[in-house]
Amino acid sequence: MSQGIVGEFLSLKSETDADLLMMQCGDFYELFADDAETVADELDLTVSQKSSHGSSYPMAGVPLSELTPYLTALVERGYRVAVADQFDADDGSKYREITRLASPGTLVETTDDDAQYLAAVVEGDTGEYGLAFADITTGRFLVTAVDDADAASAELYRFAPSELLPGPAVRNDDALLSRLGERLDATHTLRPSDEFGPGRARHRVRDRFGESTLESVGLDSDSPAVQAAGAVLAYVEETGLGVDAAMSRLQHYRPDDHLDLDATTQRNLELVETMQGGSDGSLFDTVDATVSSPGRRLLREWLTRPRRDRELLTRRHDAVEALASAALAREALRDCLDDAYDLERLASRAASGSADAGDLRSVQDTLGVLPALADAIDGTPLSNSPLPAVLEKPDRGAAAALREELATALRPDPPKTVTQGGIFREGYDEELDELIERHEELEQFLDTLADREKQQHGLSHVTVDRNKTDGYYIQVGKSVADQVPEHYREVKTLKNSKRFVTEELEEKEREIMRVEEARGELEYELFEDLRERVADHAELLQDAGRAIAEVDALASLADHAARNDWTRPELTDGDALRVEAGRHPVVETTTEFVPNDLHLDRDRRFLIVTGPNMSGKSTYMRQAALITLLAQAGSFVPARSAEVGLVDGIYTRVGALDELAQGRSTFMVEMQELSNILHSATEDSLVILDEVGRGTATYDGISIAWAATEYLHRGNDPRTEGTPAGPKVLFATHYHELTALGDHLDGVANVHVDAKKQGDDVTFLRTVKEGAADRSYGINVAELAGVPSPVTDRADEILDRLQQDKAIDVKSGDSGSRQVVFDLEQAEIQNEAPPSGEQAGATQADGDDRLTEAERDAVRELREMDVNSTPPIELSQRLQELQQRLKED
Ligand SMILES: Nc1ncnc2c1ncn2[C@@H]1O[C@H](COP(=O)(O)OP(=O)(O)OP(=O)(O)O)[C@@H](O)[C@H]1O
Repeated sequence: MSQGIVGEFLSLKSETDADLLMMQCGDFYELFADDAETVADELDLTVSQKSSHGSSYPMAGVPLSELTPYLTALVERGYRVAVADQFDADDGSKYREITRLASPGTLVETTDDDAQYLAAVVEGDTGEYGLAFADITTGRFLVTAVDDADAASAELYRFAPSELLPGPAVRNDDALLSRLGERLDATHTLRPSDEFGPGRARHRVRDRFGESTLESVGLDSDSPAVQAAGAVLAYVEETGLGVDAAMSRLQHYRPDDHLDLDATTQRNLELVETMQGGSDGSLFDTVDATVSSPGRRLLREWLTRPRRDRELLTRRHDAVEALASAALAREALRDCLDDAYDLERLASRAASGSADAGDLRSVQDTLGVLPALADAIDGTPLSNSPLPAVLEKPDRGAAAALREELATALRPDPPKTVTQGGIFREGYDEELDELIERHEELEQFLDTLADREKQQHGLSHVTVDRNKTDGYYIQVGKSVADQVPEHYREVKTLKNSKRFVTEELEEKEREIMRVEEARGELEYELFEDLRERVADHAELLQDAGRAIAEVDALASLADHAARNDWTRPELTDGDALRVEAGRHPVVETTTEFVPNDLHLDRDRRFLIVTGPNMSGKSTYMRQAALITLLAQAGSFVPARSAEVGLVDGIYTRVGALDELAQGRSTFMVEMQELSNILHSATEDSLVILDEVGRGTATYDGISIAWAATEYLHRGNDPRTEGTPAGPKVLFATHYHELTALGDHLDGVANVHVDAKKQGDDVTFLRTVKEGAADRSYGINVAELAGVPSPVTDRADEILDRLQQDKAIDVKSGDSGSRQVVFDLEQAEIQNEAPPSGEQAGATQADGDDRLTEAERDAVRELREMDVNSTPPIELSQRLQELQQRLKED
C-alpha cells in the first residue's frame, strides 16, 4: 500500500507541469520526495520518512482542513501547486486525480487586498503586442493591443501581474524577458503555443462571452489582444477552480484612453513604490485615505492609469469638490463604507464554490450599503454632485431583490461550515423546517429520557449520552446496575457504571441519524442553490462593488484634499501648465515646504532648471509631473491654483542610482531612457529630464544634453511637420553651458532654484526664480556632506584655475540661431556649422594649422582627458604639466 501511494504520487507528479503536488491520503494532503523537502523548508513542516520498496522517501503533510492556508502560503511564495483529491473506485478501493492547480495568478483565497493579475502577452504577426489581464479574485478581465515591446512592458508594469503567460515569440525575446524580469515580480508560466493561436483563441473567447463579443467591445478579431485573452481563458479554465464563471465580461481598453506613463516614469515618480522599494512614502501611500479594500484598489488604479478624457475627469473633480466641501456628509458616507465587504471578490468566491454562508451574509450586508449611501447623500449638497449617478450604475432593483432573498434565507450569524446546519432561517424551506422540527422533537425525547427512566424504574444515577463507538446509551451507576428492567440490554461495563441500550432507544437513534443526515444534505443542497444564485449575479455584484469602490476612492481624494489644502485644477485642452504656489504632494507632508510657481506654455515650453546641488531642482520638476498626473487621475492638486492642459504622456529620466546597484551601466540605461523619450514624446507630452548626460565624460555629456535639447525643442511630431513643436520639458542640469540656449531658442527659458552664499555657508532658499543660476556650489555641498577640508579647499583651487583657464566655456551664437555650438579651443562663435550628432563642436581644432604642434597635442590631450573619472589632484597635475609644456613651446 505504502509503495502504491508513493508510486501514485510520482506518477501524478509526472503528469503535471506544476512545481509541487499535494495529494489527498485520507485525512491529510501529503507530499513526497523532493516536494516534501521543498515544502518543509518553505513552511517549516516536519519531514518524516516513508519507506517503500526498500527505499525511503521524505514525506510531509497537512490536515485536510489546513489545505487552504498552506496552499495560499506556497502560492504566495511563487509556486504553482497541483492538488489531487481522493475518490472511491467502484471496487471500494481509493484512487486520486488532480482536480485543480493553484498558481500566483489564479489564487482565489488570497490574503492580499491588492489586485492580483494573471497576464498574457503575445506578439502578433504584425509586430503589435496583445495583452490580457485577468484578476480572478474579482472577475475583471481586460484586454488591449499596443504598438511595440516598450508599450507592452509599460502596460505590464502598470498592472504588476503576479503571473505572466508569455506567448511563443515573447518566450524567445530575451531582451523583453530580461526587462520584465527586472521590473516585475511575476512567475512566468509557459503554456502550449497552440493556446495562443489566433483561431483557437478567437473561438474560445466567443465561446465564453458570446458570438458578437469582439465586435461589441470594438476588438478586431485578428488583434493579438484576442490571442492573449484566449490563452488566459484556457489557463484559468484548466486550473479547475470554476472561477472563470465570475469572468462574465470582457473589457477592451485602448491605451490611448490613458496617459502614457512608461515603466521608468512610474518608478521615477514613485507612484506606488519608492525608488528604495516599499510603499511607504509613495504617492499612493500618501494620498490613500480609503476605508475599503476595493476602494483602495480603485484609487491605486486611478493613480497608475491616469486618463485623458476631460469629461470623465471633470466628473471626478466635481465629485471631489462636492465631497471636499461637505465634511459632515463625507464622514457619513465613509461610515457607511466601513460596513462594505469586497463584493467583487465575494462574487468570485461564490462562482468558484468557495464562499461559505458567512460570505453570502457579507454579500447581503454589502448590498445594503448601496441604499445606505444613497440615503446619506439625500438632502445634502452631495445630491447635486455626480455621486447619485455613480450609485445608479448598478441595477439597484436587482440588488435589492438579491439582498432580500439572502435576508429571508440566512440566519444573522451563520456558521463557517456548510454541513452542520444553522444556516437557514425558519420559514425559508418547508421540508427543512419539518426536518428541524422532527430533529428537535427527537432531541427533546433523548434529553428527557434519563428523567423518565429514573421515574419509571426507580433508578438513581442515570444519564443518557452518545459517543462514536457506542452510539446512544443509558448509563447507570454500578450500585444500581442490578436494578435495571429486563428490556435493558447491556453493551459495556465501565469501572463505576454500566451502559445499556433499549429497542426504543435504538429506534430513536436510527431515526435521529436519518433526520440529521437528511437535514445536513438538504441544508447543503439549499446552500449550494443559494450560492449559485449569488454567482449568477456576479455581474451585478461587480457593478455594485465598483460603485462602492468609486465612492470610497472619491471620498478618499476629497479627504486628502480637504486636510492638505489642495485645490481643484482647471483642465484645458491647451498647452499651458500654470501653477501658482505649487507643492510636492509627498515632500509637503514631511517638510516645511516652500511653494513655487510654474509657468509653461507653447511659447515657453522648455525650462532649463539650474541651481546648486540639493537646492530642490528635482523636487520642483517632479512636483510639476505629479500635479499633472494627479489632475488627470481626477484628484485635486497641491497648489493655490493650477491650470493643467491635458497631456498625452509623462516621460521622465532621472538619476539612475538604483540601476547601478543592479550592475547595469548607468550611462547605457540613461541613454536607453533618453532614446525612448526622444522617440515617444509628442507636442502634447510632458518631459522631465534630470541631469541628462551626467553619466559620461563632461564634454560628451554636454554635447548629448545640448543636442537632445535642440531635438526636443524642435519636436518630432509628424503632425506638425515644419513648425517647431516639441513637448513641454523641464530639464535640470549642472552644465551651466546649456543655459546659453535660453537666449537662442524660442520657447526655451531659464529658471533657477535660489541659494544664498555667505562666506563659506550656503543657505537653500528653495524659491524658483527666472534666469540661470550664477554658479553651482557643488563644493559647498561636498563640505556639507562632510568631505574633509583638505579636499574641498583643494577643489576650490582647482575650480578657480579651471575657470580662469576657461577650460569649459560656452560661446553662444547670434540670437535666434539654433546652430549654437561650444568651442573649447578657440573661444570663437560657430554659427554656420550645425551640431553634428553627439560630438557637436568638439572636433574643430584638430586640423587647424594656426596652432603649433605642441598646442595641437595639448588640445588633443585635453579632449581625451576624462574629467569625471580622473581624481582632482591628478587632474590639476596634468593641467600644470600642460601649461608648463605650452610655456616652453
Ligand atoms: N520647495 C521646497 N521646500 C522645502 N524643501 C524642499 C523644497 N524643494 C526641495 N526640498 C528639499 O530639498 C532637498 C533636495 O531637493 P532635490 O533633491 O530636489 O535637490 P536637487 O537640486 O535636485 O539636488 P541635486 O542637484 O543634488 O540632485 C530634498 O530633501 C527636498 O525634500
